[in-house]
Amino acid sequence: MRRSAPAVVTVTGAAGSIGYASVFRIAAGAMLGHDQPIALRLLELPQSVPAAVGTAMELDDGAFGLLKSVDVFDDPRKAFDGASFALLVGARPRSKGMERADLLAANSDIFALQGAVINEVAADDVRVIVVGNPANTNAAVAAAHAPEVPPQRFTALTRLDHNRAIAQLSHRAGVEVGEISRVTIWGNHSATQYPDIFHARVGGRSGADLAADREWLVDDFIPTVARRGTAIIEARGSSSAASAANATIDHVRDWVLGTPADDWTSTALPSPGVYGVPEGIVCSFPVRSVDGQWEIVEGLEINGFSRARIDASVAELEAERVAALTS
Ligand SMILES: NC(=O)C1=CN([C@@H]2O[C@H](COP(=O)(O)OP(=O)(O)OC[C@H]3O[C@@H](n4cnc5c(N)ncnc54)[C@H](O)[C@@H]3O)[C@@H](O)[C@H]2O)C=CC1
Ligand SMILES: O=C([O-])CC(=O)C(=O)O
Repeated sequence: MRRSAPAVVTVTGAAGSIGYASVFRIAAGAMLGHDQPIALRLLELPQSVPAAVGTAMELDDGAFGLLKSVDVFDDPRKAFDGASFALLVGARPRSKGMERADLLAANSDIFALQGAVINEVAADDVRVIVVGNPANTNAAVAAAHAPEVPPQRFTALTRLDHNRAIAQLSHRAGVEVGEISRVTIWGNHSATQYPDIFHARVGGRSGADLAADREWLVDDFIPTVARRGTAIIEARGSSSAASAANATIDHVRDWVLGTPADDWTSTALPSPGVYGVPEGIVCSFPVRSVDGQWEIVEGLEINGFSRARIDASVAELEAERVAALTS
């Protein structure tokens, strides 16, 4: 995909940490390529519009050749008008005393509205990536309110988990990250996610070979990847921002420009009913991008160890979806 007209990219929560860490790299061409002009739309809550205006001023000061315009909005209808890329980063954070069900309900309202507005005013080729948590369920809610947008264009970010898994494997096996391929994140972007290395290639070794050390796999690798977000919050005092922005850019870049040959990545998208995941559940799968569309890598053998973990994460997703849609 190469267009001389600017690609309209809408980023919600643009004044927040991930938004701030994303927009400068988008403007520099890291997401859509170094020959694709960009029109950026920043959507914020009214109280954070001044901060978003400050970010827009800084973008201006970057003098990015590809950046044709930056506009700040507090009205989703204006922000998503004609958008080809909708990066849904802004979400209601969990506050003190808030139960998970309250969080699901609060976000359900936000993502129902944004899904409906995208359905109405976004470009016909709109691609949606939900980053704001609970990301999978927020994407399911948005997709449910956008009947005219093909469901597979609604995705949720599990690329950060995928990248975290590659980094951990690299440390364990002592190989470069570039020598690691075919890692999969299954399920929810939550502590139940399952980073699967049974099909991976790790330098000259197979992932199954590394997985034979079950103690390391169960007590170290899987919990380190699945709880990395919490570990970052404990260390930094706030959640992953630059790595989340980096993963968001990786996700969209691969979606548009294609996954590397002989590899795949992980993306959460509405299940078409494969790998025992009920239709419509926004679940992370192994995916390749072909001609700008995600295709789930089918036919992988799922052993009993993996099956139990995928099923547990899918059960959580089903419960979240019920809670969000009935709230
Ligand atoms: N899927 C993933 O891998 C990851 C997801 N996250 C999630 O990403 C989200 C954003 O994280 P941060 O940027 O660190 O948070 P942040 O709190 O720094 O920024 C969020 C921004 O969103 C805005 N916002 C809230 N509701 C909005 C709405 N309805 N429309 C437009 N803007 C809205 C807020 O005003 C705020 O500026 C959080 O939900 C976080 O849990 C964070 C890390 C990784
Ligand atoms: O819980 C959070 O907000 C952070 C998060 O999703 C992650 O770092 O994976």
